[in-house]
Amino acid sequence: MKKHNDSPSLDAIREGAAGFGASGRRDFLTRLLALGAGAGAAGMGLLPAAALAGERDGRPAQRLDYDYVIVGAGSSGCLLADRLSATGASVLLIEAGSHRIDQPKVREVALWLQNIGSDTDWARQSTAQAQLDNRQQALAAGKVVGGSGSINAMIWLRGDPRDLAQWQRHVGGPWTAEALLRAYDDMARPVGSPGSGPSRIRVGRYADPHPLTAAYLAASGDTGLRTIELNAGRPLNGAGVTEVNATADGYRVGPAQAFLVPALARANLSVLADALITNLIIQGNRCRGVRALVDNALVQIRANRETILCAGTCESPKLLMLSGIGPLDELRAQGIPVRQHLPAVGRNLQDHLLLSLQYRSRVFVPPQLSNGVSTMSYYSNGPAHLAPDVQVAGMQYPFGPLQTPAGGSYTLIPFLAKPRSRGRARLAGTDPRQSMLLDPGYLAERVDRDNMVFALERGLALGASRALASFNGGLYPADPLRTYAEKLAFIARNAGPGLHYTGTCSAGRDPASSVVDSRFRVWGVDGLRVVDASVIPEMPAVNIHASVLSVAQLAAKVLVEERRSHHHHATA
Ligand SMILES: Cc1cc2nc3c(=O)[nH]c(=O)nc-3n(C[C@H](O)[C@H](O)[C@H](O)COP(=O)(O)OP(=O)(O)OC[C@H]3O[C@@H](n4cnc5c(N)ncnc54)[C@H](O)[C@@H]3O)c2cc1C
Repeated sequence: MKKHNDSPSLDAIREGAAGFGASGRRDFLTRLLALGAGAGAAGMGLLPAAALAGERDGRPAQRLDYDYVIVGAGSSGCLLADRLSATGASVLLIEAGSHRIDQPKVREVALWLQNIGSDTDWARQSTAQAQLDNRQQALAAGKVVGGSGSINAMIWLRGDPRDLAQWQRHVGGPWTAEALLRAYDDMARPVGSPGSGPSRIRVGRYADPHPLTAAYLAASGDTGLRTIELNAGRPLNGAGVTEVNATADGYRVGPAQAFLVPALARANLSVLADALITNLIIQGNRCRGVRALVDNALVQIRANRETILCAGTCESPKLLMLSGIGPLDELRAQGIPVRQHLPAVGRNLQDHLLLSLQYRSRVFVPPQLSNGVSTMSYYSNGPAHLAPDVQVAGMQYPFGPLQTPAGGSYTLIPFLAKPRSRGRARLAGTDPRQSMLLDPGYLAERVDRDNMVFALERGLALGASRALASFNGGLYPADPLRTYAEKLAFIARNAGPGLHYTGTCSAGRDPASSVVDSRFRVWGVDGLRVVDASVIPEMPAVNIHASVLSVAQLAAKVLVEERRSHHHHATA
């Protein structure tokens, strides 16, 4: 049996029992200063110097205990940091990646792909996928302030209300479809609509003038779909023009820009970047805070009220397990003392799966507008009370494994919208710097293979439709795609990850099948919540960012209400 924390280099790390030593504290402050150093156009990717006002005025130095400690400054963490600091509570937001959201590949919509495999990507790998020719998949995720919301493609889709009804069934409590629809409105707003109230993500629609947009919509009509408004909060029975969380002149409006930057004006919010959380401090059945690696020193940071894990689907279950919260047998096998047996930690891992159909164009394709995504078309292969099984994106540029000429090619992306297969995230060891063994179980279920073939067929039908005839110069790869077996083989060789991991700390109704309850509390551990994509119990039928943020907004509402009633009782 292995010993807990058996990594030699980690053993060498000094643990400052009383918090930071003198030099550690200085480094901490340096980091907080660095975060505010990029003064300038707030909201456009630069962090304001106002965040540092407290330091410059000679007000008290940063504390080492906070009301709320948030682990991970990603999509969910940025939203919660804003909503919780607005109550006056002291909040520390901790991020393993850097604070550099002012760099071009993060700021500029057209450059988002440059993040993949770069310093802003955790660049994890899946296990070999049996149904994908045993290919490992590159599971990108953001490692920078703003998290995956700082490196994503900015496709903004509200989702299908039939998925919300499914979540309500799985989780109950405050997870009603109505509350989730309201949470969306509290978190996002269309460009040009009034801007009062809490900070919200601005969402715009820029694809209309591109000639492929009208062609894709007409092609969808050729395949039997009607044209719909994608973000109206209604069932996705049709095809529509995509929207983007970005400005009209091409800059990202992600969670860092929309939620965190404005909130930094509050003296009660601090951000610590370049700090890896290694595990939680658990005393009895209560979480008291976190341990973090800061410049090779292990430091402790206390949370007086709550610790909130927002580290994402591939990391939050790891931090629970490294802290003794997870499946008993798996913890024992790693020599980790068991604090709370929770068998669902790491289970229920899901992801979308996609294919690129790359076409030669007979005519010149003008440069992409915004993120280059024109339309989404939805097709159902199952019962009408469920959200669509398939989404096909109409793209304005070559996207996929083949190097095809810009201006001379375009792409359709069929996508398995409702995967039924469930995979698992397992500990690979006890070194907190090591990725988990991530098995999304792509296409493990027969129904998913059938639906992926159906997605490919819908994509091919769109591509071959009359409305696209003036563009269609033929599909690039020459593979025969006639029989089911040929289509499945093409999928096995070419499909890639959706990058929409969910489910490893699923919310639910009992500790046997879920990790958090409907109020995001980890079963059996006080003072500890998980709020990120990992709590989503069932994959929504669309790209998930808006869904993740709606769930985080719901969590913020729960936490803020609890804080208010606590205050009320304390002062009554
Ligand atoms: C390349 C890419 C493109 C995508 N494109 C789209 C799209 O176009 N549309 C869409 O709807 N969705 C898209 N998504 C998905 C969407 O962006 C994510 O699902 C969403 O941002 C996840 O939010 P989260 O809060 O769960 O986690 P994240 O935003 O990933 O945040 C987790 C944060 O925690 C930090 N962290 C992790 N571990 C630790 C630790 N131990 N210590 C300290 N910090 C830690 C991470 O660095 C990260 O900042 C895309 C995702 C990727 C990766």
